[in-house]
Amino acid sequence: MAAAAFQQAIGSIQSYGCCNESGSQKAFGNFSMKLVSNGHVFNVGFLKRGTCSTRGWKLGVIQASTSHTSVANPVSSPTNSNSNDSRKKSNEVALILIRHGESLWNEKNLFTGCVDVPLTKKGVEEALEAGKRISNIPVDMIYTSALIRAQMTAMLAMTQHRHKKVPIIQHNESEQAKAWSQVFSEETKKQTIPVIADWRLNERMYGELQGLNKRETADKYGKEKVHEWRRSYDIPPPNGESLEMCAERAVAYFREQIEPQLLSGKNVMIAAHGNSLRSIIMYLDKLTSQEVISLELSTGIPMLYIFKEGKFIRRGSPVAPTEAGVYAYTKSLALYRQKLDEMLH
Ligand SMILES: O=C(O)[C@@H](CO)OP(=O)(O)O
Repeated sequence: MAAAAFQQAIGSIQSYGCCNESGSQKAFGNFSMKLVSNGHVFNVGFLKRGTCSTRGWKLGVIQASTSHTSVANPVSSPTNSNSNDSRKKSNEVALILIRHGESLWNEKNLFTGCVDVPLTKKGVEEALEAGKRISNIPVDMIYTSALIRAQMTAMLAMTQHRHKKVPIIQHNESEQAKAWSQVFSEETKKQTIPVIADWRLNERMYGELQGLNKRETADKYGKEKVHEWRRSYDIPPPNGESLEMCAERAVAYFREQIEPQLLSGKNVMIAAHGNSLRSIIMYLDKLTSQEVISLELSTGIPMLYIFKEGKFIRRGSPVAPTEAGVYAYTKSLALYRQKLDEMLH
């Protein structure tokens, strides 16, 4: 593909993020991403000013039928009576995916899996930075895993959102928990964002590797064996989940619980984990089990998809609010941002 056409096609997209602790993806400047073209996966690097190198590109799409509400009206959430009007104006919704910020065990280079470890100070900063990047993107519903590092990331990111709605964790684990966490003002409810935490978005269960040091494990069992445990599609680590097993529950959850929300017009953010998100991206971008092997996600980098006319269109990682970026791509997002400006000034 000619450089100019490529630039035009991708503009400011910066995804799937930069090099993470595995070191298996090369980072160029601030961002790098994997692109898939004709069954091939390419590393694409982005220097700070957007210079790039690549050989091919494909937007990920899936088939579905849909009706949507607008991303353009910042005061119109799907719970708001204006949602039918806005549905007429625009039929796109936003889907944001964020891998949690750095955890204390990412920092120590330990296999973490389903062990519930909080963020480091750097992880907190990454979550706040992610929040700045998505501060002009509408969010009506938030899904997180059951693990604190994903929940901290979602909550910290939302402190930066310009709409200033309050994210509230839904406690549906028992009738009593549900009753005791009710909100009795419709007006207040409109200013909240439901947060649904579910174990099916958890990191893949790493079995007997949980708590072990990644480098020491590679020294003991050999680099190749450990790479196979970490990145093969269908080979599980001892007594743990393979990516395929993780995908079975994470993608099923996405399809059963999250897709219907997108179809009904809600803008959704998902804060989850390296492997649960890799499996969801595999589904959204229709990656093969071979292609997903080399997909790496960085901590704290948000990725934006637009769901429009039954298709998921990957837009990349939104840039900071002061810079030109993803807004150039969709009129509805630009309009949403403009309305936020008007509302807040
Ligand atoms: O330890 C883990 O739980 C995961 C993510 O940090 O590691 P990996 O990179 O091997 O998937």
